[in-house]
Amino acid sequence: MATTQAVLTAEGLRYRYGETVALAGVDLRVDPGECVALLGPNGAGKSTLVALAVGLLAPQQGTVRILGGDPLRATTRRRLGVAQQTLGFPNTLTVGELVSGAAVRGGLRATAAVPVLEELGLTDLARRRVAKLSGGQKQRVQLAMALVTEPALLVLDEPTVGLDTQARRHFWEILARRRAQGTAVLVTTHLIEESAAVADRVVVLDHGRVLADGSPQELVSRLPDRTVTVRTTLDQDGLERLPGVLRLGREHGLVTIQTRSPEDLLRVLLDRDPQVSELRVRDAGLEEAVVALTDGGEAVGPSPSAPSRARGTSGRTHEGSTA
Ligand SMILES: Nc1ncnc2c1ncn2[C@@H]1O[C@H](COP(=O)(O)OP(=O)(O)OP(=O)(O)O)[C@@H](O)[C@H]1O
Repeated sequence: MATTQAVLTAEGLRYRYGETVALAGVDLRVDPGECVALLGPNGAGKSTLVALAVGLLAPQQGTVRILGGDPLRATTRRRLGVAQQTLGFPNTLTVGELVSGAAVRGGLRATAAVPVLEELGLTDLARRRVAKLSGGQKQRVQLAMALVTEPALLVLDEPTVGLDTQARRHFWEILARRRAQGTAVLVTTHLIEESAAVADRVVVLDHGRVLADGSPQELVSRLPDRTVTVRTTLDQDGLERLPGVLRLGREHGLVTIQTRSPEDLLRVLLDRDPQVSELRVRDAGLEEAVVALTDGGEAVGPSPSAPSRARGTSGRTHEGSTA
């Protein structure tokens, strides 16, 4: 039954391109109605994992299954809806032709396109050739093509890039409706905070390994870091000498400091720079948690195979409490 069976399972997936190891033993499970965000830096292995899941590549080791079926088989791929930026459109076709064509390829009538075009606000554009669409409109056509067959799993690659705020919100609303009906979603994105808002689970990949697999809240709460934002006259050297600095950054003319012990750091900072202003301390967000992980950080979440490495900046390890 689709309601009890995992929609996607990957076990011990390994893949290399010649000498380059893209996946070094990945396990993943996505259940019906779940939205899983696949995060990680460039070259982490996200696209390779997705290509294996949708049957564009064959595993060299390990298995991947969609509802128990092999994605290399066309019958299994019918259960998938895929929207990838790299998929091109035949520019001579109209929006309506593309979406109804996707319906027919999925074994449905062409008219199945009608409600999906309506849902995505594409009805008025149905007769327009794709070549004449904006980037955001093309994104919506991709999504319509992926949704029209009512797939068990939607695989979306950077789906909201190029969408304005309203279209973005609308997009997540549409997905929420589909998820409530049991559609699972696997989404790759670099928009970490956006994924924190919509995903049930976040899977962080780096160097072909799963470094973390858990809810956004879990990942953030296991990172005891705080972010101190401040305007200060201290130079880089002075900042680095503050106690408990894990990471330094700059945004909008302010300095951001990652630390596990903001009180200790602030005592010294206020002493060394009486002109400190615009001071703010906040919990780390998902973005910081992911950066900490993929920056040589520690394993977070229920991933037994995840390596536990010393965290640090510039190869330094840091003291600090393990709050
Ligand atoms: N066709 C290919 N030939 C050789 N190496 C490849 C090929 N495709 C990917 N790789 C390598 O495999 C590794 C994983 O790449 P992959 O595209 O899966 O990462 P990614 O997480 O999707 O990255 P990005 O965020 O940049 O899209 C990288 O080191 C990449 O250079």
